[in-house]
Amino acid sequence: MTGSQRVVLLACGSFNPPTNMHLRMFEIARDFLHRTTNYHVVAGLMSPVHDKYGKEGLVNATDRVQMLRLALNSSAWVHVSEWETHQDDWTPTREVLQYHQELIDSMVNGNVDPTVKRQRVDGSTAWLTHLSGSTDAVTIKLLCGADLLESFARPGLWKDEDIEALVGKFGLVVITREGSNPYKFIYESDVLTRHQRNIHIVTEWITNEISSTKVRRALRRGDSVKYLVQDSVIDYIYKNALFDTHNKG
Ligand SMILES: Nc1ncnc2c1ncn2[C@@H]1O[C@H](COP(=O)(O)OP(=O)(O)OP(=O)(O)O)[C@@H](O)[C@H]1O
Ligand SMILES: NC(=O)c1ccc[n+]([C@@H]2O[C@H](COP(=O)(O)O)[C@@H](O)[C@H]2O)c1
Repeated sequence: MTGSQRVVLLACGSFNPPTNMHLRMFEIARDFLHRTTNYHVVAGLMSPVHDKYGKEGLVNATDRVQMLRLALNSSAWVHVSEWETHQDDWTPTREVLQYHQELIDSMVNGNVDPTVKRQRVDGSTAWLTHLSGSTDAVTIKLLCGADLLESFARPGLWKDEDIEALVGKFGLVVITREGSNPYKFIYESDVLTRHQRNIHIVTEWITNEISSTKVRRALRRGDSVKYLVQDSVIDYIYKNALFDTHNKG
């Protein structure tokens, strides 16, 4: 596409389990960016967090990756990136974006020599094929819900320099969420206001409060989660007795 800037959207999260809202975020973000900017979204990536993130009730990364793979069977353009889960420890989000940008730079943007190219490709980077067919540069942006943006204000959770890099160097695409006010949040932050041009707020008009927490709660109680989570993911959860479903189903 002439005159457009190619973009990959990357969402970080627990995906414990992946819900339909996690998948929908990509669809509404892409529609919004195509309608209001000259960005051309070429691929989406979901990067599940490392086991050592240690959030309560986090099932192991192998299961979370497997659930994401099943959930993403219905998407032609969003993929799982397992890189984060294969590291020795939890990786700050800025470094996750940095790694993927460098991978794209070496594979697509032609910035690195071919030996590095060969070493870095494996089966889990099949999403790079979406980036071929054009020499236009590709940049990564962080896709997140407004609660993640607002967590920037939680003391000790994010380094100032990481926030600066996320909004200054990469850019954010933020989906509104019930109970959040991203416009006000940006207004109250000097750094976010300075980089406001790089923060795209996508209003989810079809409001819903699907969250993994509520899905886990329903599963624990033996309540149905059909239509909140992909059927193949529900089957996987019951088959592997995840989220205390061992005596249900
Ligand atoms: N209903 C939603 N609306 C907008 N964004 C969402 C929604 N659910 C999840 N997200 C976003 O998806 C990303 C991954 O989030 P995460 O895996 O922590 O999901 P979650 O459902 O909020 O999880 P949990 O309930 O376990 O905290 C985050 O950026 C989060 O803001
Ligand atoms: N400092 C950081 O880079 C930082 C802090 C908190 C959460 N995160 C990321 O945000 C995502 C969502 O975390 P929560 O599920 O805790 O909301 C995870 O991928 C996590 O790695 C990053």
